[in-house]
Amino acid sequence: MSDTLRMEDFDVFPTSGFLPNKFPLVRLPQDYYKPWEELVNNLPSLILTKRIRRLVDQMPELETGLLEDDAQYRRAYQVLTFLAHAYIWGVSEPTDKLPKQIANPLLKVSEYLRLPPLATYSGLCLWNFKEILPSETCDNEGKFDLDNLTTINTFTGSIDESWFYLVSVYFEYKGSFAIKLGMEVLKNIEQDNIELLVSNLQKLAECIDNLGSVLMKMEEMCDPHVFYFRIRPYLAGWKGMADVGLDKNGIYYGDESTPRSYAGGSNAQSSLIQFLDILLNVKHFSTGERPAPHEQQNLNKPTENSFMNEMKLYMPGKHQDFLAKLEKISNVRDYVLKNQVENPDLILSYDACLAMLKAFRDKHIQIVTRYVVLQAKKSSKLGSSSTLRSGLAKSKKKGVEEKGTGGTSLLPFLKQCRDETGDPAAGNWGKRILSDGVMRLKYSRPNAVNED
Ligand code: HEM
Ligand SMILES: N[C@@H](CC(=O)c1ccccc1NC=O)C(=O)O
Repeated sequence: MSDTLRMEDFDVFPTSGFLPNKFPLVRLPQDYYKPWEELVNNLPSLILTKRIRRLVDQMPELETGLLEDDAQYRRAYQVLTFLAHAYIWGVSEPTDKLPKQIANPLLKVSEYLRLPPLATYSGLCLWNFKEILPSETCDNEGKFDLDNLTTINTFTGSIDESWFYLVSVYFEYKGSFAIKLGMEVLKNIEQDNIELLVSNLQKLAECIDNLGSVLMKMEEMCDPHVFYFRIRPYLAGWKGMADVGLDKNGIYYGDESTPRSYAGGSNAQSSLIQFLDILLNVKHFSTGERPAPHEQQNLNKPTENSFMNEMKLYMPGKHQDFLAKLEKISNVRDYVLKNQVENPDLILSYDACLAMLKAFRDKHIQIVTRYVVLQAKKSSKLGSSSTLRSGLAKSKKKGVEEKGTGGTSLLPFLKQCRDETGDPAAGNWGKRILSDGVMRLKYSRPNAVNED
């Protein structure tokens, strides 16, 4: 029942969603942590002048015992993960050993936060924003004015990199409205209030549509060339990175004798989009293994896409718990199916939510094409000279398949995710929902939502 799912118990907030409800800590207050703060706050210059590895090697190994609360643990995680990625990727030859000054405290703070010990969406986006000028009012509008936000840390010091993270911050903020509506939807079902349910599903569809517009803001201030050649190399993890010279089993943390491998940062680690998938009963399967829509709903979890499920482990612990609980109680699709005959508006409003989510994924594919696929083509023509100039690790093999930072086979994966979004449509048998969200009547054809 929805009343047992209280968002605040899981660090999910009505006014900020999966973002913290207070501004993240910009610096650890203890003088003891000055060696970390000094390096991370000068990261772009230290990378450009190729001093980062030497300075990290000279850094003392600090204890985590002085960290007092969650906000400080998050800041410590952020500092250490920025330093870790700068250390591994910030010099032309990547190294497969993370020194113990970073590895040991990083393993402790990640365990506390239930995150993997490398840069994830949490440290790069969710906890990486601050106000430019202090807002006079403390209300939400003032707080999340995108034009008054900047990032706490970046690898490159570029506006493009800040913007890249801030678009996701704004996306999460706007998503808080979708979460609130989603919780209302569950309550309406519990109270059998179909009229209110229809109205909330309609509002939810509008809200999801809005998320697509946020996504397209990326182009305003993040240049695709800068993203691909200067920023993206730092976001990579250490899983499947053998073609840039890392051990295929990952990297060694401090004195550990077996390497660890983890996927790089990705927006697939955003709890918001997985919240919407679970609420609307969208299921994802391994790439190339998508069952027919009518076969999907009764399948058990293990058959679902291992990448989207794996990415849940890259979300802060309490957010993982929130999604797991939602998974157990979400009954929107079943309720819509049960009440569809007497309430045709119910199907329309539920299907509209799916259509908008599908449209969001379509826009995302356009962005990925511009920011990764086309840039990668350019880079093979240029012989990767751009990556060389910036002193970053570059691929040692020609013609290797372009992968997402999360390690997916990018376009096939994203296209399947998009197509699967239409699969649970209750009106799948009778209507066609186009990817731009327009609905048009169609004669009874199964799977119609997925035909493009
Ligand atoms: C230049 C900008 C972006 C690029 C190049 C990009 C690229 C990618 C890639 C390659 C993936 C596949 C997973 C992986 O292997 O990493 C992915 C997943 C994803 N991205 Fe992005 N992304 C960008 C911006 C965004 C933004 C701003 C959002 C949200 C507003 C977003 C939302 C998602 C979601 C939700 C997924 C998981 C797959 C899905 O649910 O469809 N991305 N992205
Ligand atoms: N998966 C993307 C990277 C990505 O989406 C991302 C990585 C780290 C932090 C945030 C991300 N998405 C942000 O908008 C890529 O392959 O380039």
